[in-house]
Amino acid sequence: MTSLQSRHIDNVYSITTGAALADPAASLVHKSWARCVRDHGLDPSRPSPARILPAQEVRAHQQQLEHFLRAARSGMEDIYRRVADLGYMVLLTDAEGITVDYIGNPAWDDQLRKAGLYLGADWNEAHAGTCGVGTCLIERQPMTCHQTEHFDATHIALTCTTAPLFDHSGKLTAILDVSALRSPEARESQHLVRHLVAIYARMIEDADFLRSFRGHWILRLGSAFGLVDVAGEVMLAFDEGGTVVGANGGARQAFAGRALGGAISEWLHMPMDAIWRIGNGGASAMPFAHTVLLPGGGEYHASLLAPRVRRPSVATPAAPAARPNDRLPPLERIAGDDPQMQKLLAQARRLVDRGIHVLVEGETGSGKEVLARALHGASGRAAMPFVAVNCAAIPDSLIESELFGYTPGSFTGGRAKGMKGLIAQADRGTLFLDEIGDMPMALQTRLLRVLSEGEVLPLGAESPQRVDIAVVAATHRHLPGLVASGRFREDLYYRLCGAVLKLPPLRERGDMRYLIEGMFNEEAAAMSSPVRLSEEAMQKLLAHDWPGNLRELRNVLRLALALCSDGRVGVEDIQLQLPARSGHVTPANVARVAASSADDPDGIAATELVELLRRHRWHVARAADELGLSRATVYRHMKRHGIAPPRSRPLADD
Ligand SMILES: Nc1ncnc2c1ncn2[C@@H]1O[C@H](COP(=O)(O)OP(=O)(O)OP(=O)(O)O)[C@@H](O)[C@H]1O
Repeated sequence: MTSLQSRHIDNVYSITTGAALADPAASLVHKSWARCVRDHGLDPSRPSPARILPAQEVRAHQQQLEHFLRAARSGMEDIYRRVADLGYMVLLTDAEGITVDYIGNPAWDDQLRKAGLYLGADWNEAHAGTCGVGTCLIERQPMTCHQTEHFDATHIALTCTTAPLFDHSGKLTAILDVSALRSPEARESQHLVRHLVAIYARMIEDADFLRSFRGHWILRLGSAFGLVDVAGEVMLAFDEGGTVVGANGGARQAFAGRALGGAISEWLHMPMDAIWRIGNGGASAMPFAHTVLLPGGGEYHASLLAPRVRRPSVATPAAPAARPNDRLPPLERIAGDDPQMQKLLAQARRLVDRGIHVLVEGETGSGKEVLARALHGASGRAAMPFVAVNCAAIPDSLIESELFGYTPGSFTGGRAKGMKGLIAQADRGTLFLDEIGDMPMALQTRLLRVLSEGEVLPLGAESPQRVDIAVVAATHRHLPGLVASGRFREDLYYRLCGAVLKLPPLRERGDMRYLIEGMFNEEAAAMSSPVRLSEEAMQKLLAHDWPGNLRELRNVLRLALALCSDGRVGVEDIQLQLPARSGHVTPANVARVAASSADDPDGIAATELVELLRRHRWHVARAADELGLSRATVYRHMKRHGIAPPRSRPLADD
């Protein structure tokens, strides 16, 4: 034993037997010395060597922390790179004080092992006495145990700086330790290491938090604007319904005493709509746009991280963009803070994945298909097909084969190989039956069978095929009226309307600014033009007395983008009162039709319509968009003129 060690033992004796320990203001170290003698029965005169667990036991401890270890390892490697040259090594223990990972200079392996700065070393205070790890486990705060602050004389050459690591539920999970075999005598020499350890401890916790909630939305709040995306100190994870499911250490501190589970809007005293808007570009994209005041005081910059576990993309082609912000969840993105829409969306969220068929009602162009796609996108079926069928579109003679498909040779004029019907194509996904009121009676009976039995029988087939579909039907007609007049089967009506979602017309919506901003951004992005909508133009759009149709709004914005110059849409570019449509539309004459709300098919000649449809490769919705008409109107017009697509190019409804 060295003379230094003997002096240390005397000192520990004098402190642990003296009155100093009764002092409530005794230092962490002296309190720990007292625990070592009183509670752990350790004797300072009998130093005990480092205890290293056998590999098998270490493995068992590591397994308990498997996911956490991965995040911690990156942090440990990074911190080691910074301190290795100064003679430090890095160690991680679990909540029992067992070393489950370590990085040190291999050249000092023997010495490190002897000192216990090694994999498997037990640093619990009950065994090792006062030390960085063991005492930190009890005190649950960052600390340095420098040289003779250690209880056991074996360790008095070491300096150990530690910080506790808590998992996302606030449970103490591990201790991060940066230690050195030798160091300057002055305790202040560890000041910088202490800062580093605290910073890395937080980074590891945050990495674990982000990993644990990678399937959720995460709101990050930070005091440093510009760093909030990467280093926001307060993080709240929440689900698509806005319920808080996780809070990191910073958030647990900022919202002390608040239990998980409430609505994030209540946590922040902010409407949900405003929280979703934070996703609209993040703090770095919108300087000073998003600041949040926390209940306990303090103004924070905010950014919103979208879930990183993404579902595979939908198998069908995307709808004409209808997403004000594609970082938002599918249902949230379709409306701003309009009370009617928020109520509808709350209802819609409850319907998702419940096996309930949904009927969407709403005027032409009120966004029925957009809502149907959002229901699909928010569901567990999102990775499977969304098949849209416009029942008014398909000639009566074709609708049966289109919907149910047919076997080879069963259908005169059919394809030699037969055809998979649209219902079968929607298997495991969503079938959107638009204009359901126009479905012929005979087919209503067959559809009813599909819905009640979950089977589809293609034309000419002998045995039915099982299908698992969610059905969203839509209509702008009054179905109960059709039922009353005998034109729609009552049983099918009840089967389809497991729930009814009624979309308000545009004129009743209170979230016009949100819709305009969203649509404008989509249209500008589609033109790849970095154009800005001036506030005067916005005011003109807001003041306009819109009828029921979102399609008209889109056309006005599209026209404004075509007309504007200097990267700015001004008030003069907003053309609201325009002559009635005639003929097809080109960018040059789009003004003539942009704001037409007269869904009157009589103005289009058959040849013009065919030309327009060809130009759009038989995408009826796109042709309808260009004309500023509803798809139903275009379909009816096609029917009236007997226009059908070439067989090689089936009708596309999106
Ligand atoms: N929430 C929304 N945000 C942005 N654009 C929207 C929204 N809802 C609808 N739109 C746009 O409005 C237009 C009409 O939408 P959609 O086709 O869903 O309406 P619809 O009610 O199904 O129409 P129709 O009655 O003609 O079948 C489309 O251009 C769509 O992109």
